[in-house]
Amino acid sequence: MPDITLPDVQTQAETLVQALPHMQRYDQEIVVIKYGGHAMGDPAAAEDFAEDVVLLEQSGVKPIVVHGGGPQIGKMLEKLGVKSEFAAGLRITDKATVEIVEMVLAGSINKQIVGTIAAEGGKAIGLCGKDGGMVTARKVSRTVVDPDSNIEKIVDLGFVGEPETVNRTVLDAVLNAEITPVLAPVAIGRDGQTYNVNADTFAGAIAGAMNAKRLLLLTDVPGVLNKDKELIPELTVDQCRDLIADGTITGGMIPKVETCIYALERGVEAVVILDGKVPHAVLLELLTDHGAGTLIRR
Ligand SMILES: Nc1ncnc2c1ncn2[C@@H]1O[C@H](COP(=O)(O)OP(=O)(O)O)[C@@H](O)[C@H]1O
Ligand SMILES: CC(=O)N[C@@H](CCC(=O)OP(=O)(O)O)C(=O)O
Repeated sequence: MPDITLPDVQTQAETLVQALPHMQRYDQEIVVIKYGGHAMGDPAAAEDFAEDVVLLEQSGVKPIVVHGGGPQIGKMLEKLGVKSEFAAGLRITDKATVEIVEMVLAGSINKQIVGTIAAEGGKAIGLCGKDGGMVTARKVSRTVVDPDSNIEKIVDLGFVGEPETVNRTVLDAVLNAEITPVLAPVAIGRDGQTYNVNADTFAGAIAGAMNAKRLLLLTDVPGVLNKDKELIPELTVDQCRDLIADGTITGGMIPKVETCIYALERGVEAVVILDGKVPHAVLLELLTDHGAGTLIRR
């Protein structure tokens, strides 16, 4: 006899029933999940994430995974003795670096995620922005304030790009075949050059172009925190702008929140920034009443 008591079984049944309205809300809807390098953690966390993706697939939701891998790129660059610096949250990317970025993102991490989803019984396909002309990028530069002189200067970031065009053809075909796209944030420029794109920015462009119902940004903090380091459960776009202006939102959270604003302005209904280290963070957010993180709406 299995060691299950009746109350246990009833609790499980109630949990499943609670998920029903959420499943109906997201039925056949596209949800873009940005899986950040810091959120990837250990193999057990990766399995939890893959289980969530497979459960969404089975529930009729259409997930699109966009992954990062900043810490993993950093480790590989160090191993190979290539120095790396950031400006305005973006990695300054020279010729040698862009080759390593592509190898780590589109080669190693992308296929690992696809493999873990397959191991959990799901169907995923690993692609990057270059495949089927999905995402083209244009070169970006950033203005930063020099801490010594306090003077603004333009930094040439090398082969760092931002999405210029997103073509839905390949993604629509893959989703229609009930396969989950897993996307590495590498794209091609009109000049034929490979560009390194920040994974948050890439995910925002995909969510906007695909009219996603939700964009989830999984990171390593519970969400947007106030000055007392407490979680802010809900924000509007205007409130986000105020928090950037008054210095509450800084560092890597700035491109993240800017991505949220970009996606909302392109029709995404709501964006959530949440802690990807929490086991089954995606399922808890989408299919239970326990929404976690910071929900941002227009
Ligand atoms: N107001 C804020 N709320 C939460 N995190 C913030 C805030 N301001 C700055 N941060 C920083 O932003 C980081 C998340 O951005 P980042 O490190 O780029 O994440 P990821 O690697 O997941 O993309 C947090 O770990 C935190 O240090
Ligand atoms: C231009 C730029 O900075 N690209 C990022 C791409 C990976 C990324 O964004 O990964 P996370 O989401 O884990 O931070 C980088 O080279 O680290």
